[in-house]
Amino acid sequence: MSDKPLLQTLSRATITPNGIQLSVDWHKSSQYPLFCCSSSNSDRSIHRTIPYHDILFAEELDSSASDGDFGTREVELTYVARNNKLELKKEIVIITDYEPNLSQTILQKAYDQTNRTHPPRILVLINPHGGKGKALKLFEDKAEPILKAAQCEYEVCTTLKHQHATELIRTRKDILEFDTIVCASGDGIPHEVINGLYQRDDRAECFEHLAVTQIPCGSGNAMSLSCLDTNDPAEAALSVLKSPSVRIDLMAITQPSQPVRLSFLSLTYGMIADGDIGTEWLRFLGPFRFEVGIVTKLLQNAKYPCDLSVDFCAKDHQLLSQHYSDNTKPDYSKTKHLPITDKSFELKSPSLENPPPKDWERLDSQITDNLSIFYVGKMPIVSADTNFFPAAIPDDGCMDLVITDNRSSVLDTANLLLQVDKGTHVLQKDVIHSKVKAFRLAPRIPKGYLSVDGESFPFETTQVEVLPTLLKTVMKEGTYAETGFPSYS
Ligand SMILES: Nc1ncnc2c1ncn2[C@@H]1O[C@H](COP(=O)(O)OP(=O)(O)OP(=O)(O)O)[C@@H](O)[C@H]1O
Repeated sequence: MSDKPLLQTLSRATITPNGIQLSVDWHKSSQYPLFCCSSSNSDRSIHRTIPYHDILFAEELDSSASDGDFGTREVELTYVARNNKLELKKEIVIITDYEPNLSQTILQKAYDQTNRTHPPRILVLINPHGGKGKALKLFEDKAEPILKAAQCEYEVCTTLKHQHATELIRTRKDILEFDTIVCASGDGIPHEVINGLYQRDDRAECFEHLAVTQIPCGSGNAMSLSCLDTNDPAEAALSVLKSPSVRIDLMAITQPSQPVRLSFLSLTYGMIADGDIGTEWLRFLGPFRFEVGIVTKLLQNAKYPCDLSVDFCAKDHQLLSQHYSDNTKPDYSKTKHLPITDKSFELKSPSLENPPPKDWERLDSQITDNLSIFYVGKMPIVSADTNFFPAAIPDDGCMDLVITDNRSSVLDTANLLLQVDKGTHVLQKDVIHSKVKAFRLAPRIPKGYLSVDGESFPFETTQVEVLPTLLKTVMKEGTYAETGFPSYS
């Protein structure tokens, strides 16, 4: 995308509730076939509307009357147009209006969903290694022109090594000068950013004020797919500027050898972790690596014994359906939450030296001796075309848990995995699909993989609980991407 928007013809315009309506002399306009939004109501002019959602910037050029009318002003509009892909456009329009601060009024309407009158001040972290080395180019070509066109204040930092994003965010003194941290990366960088914020002395203030979001430039872009409903960096950049912020739950992970770490997406043990982290050596296969890993484990009928204690919130399919309908909302940005304080970080579960609480349920050994998939998540879409947690809710204080064991036939498990794009795998009768508040997982095999937000974690006893509404992020339309949770009827 060029960051020099195309300048359009001078048109007369009016402010309407939905956008700026332009009247264009049709015989002078070469744009007619492309832009006509409403039919002509005169012989000479046609109307089209630039929706406020597409306007990035508005600036008054000349407040003196351009054609002798009192209150007639020239305003330069910068906006995006959709023509297969997003394109930047600039247009000078003549507006007759008595509003004293016309461009400010237009900008207010353009950003009204965000509760700001200006684009956010952004810190961009780019992982040049992400997305097989394409992240920097994707950001510069597709996302940055949109930030520039919106006259957005932003600063770009590049990560130089694993964990660098955590270090940058933990040590940055002026972090509260920004409104939003944008990760131009896969899911690894938001994971590191959230943990960098968590390690700060002023973490309560940081989590209260700063939003963390993603422009999808990696191989796994779950945050953008789930929250911004796109895998396209240009669309995501537009959404980052235009969408409301929403508070979401995080997961706190306790392990014997580690300080507590936070996760925004998922934790997996068993076949999926093996297929992901356990196939790093197959990177040369590109995106097929994961499928090859899973099919191999499936054919081996692999099992991953463990001990598992769970604090269930809605255990069976019926209770889960009820929980889902009681807790889903059309727009989570409207929900009022308590402010984040030091208490928001307090863990409720016992330390690992103590046994799990008596009211947690120890899962039947028939399941845990034969476990094949153990996957918990907080966002619905874990990678492109994988709607693994179709019932995920941003702020229900629960994780979604999916468990299968290898007593199901290979065909049944294969059939289940073939349904993850639609999210109907959770309807299978052999699948445990529950809402849980906390759990403790102790692998009973000496070696294996534990994956958190796609990153490898130490293979040891792991206890997880939800920290409600800790993270501010950005969500298109204030909700997760439409995943269409298939209800259990
Ligand atoms: N400059 C760098 N060189 C190497 N690794 C880096 C660099 N910067 C960040 N990383 C690491 O790259 C890993 C993957 O990052 P990210 O999730 O953004 O990309 P991805 O392409 O989706 O991931 P993956 O490589 O797992 O497919 C993270 O663990 C991160 O710490």
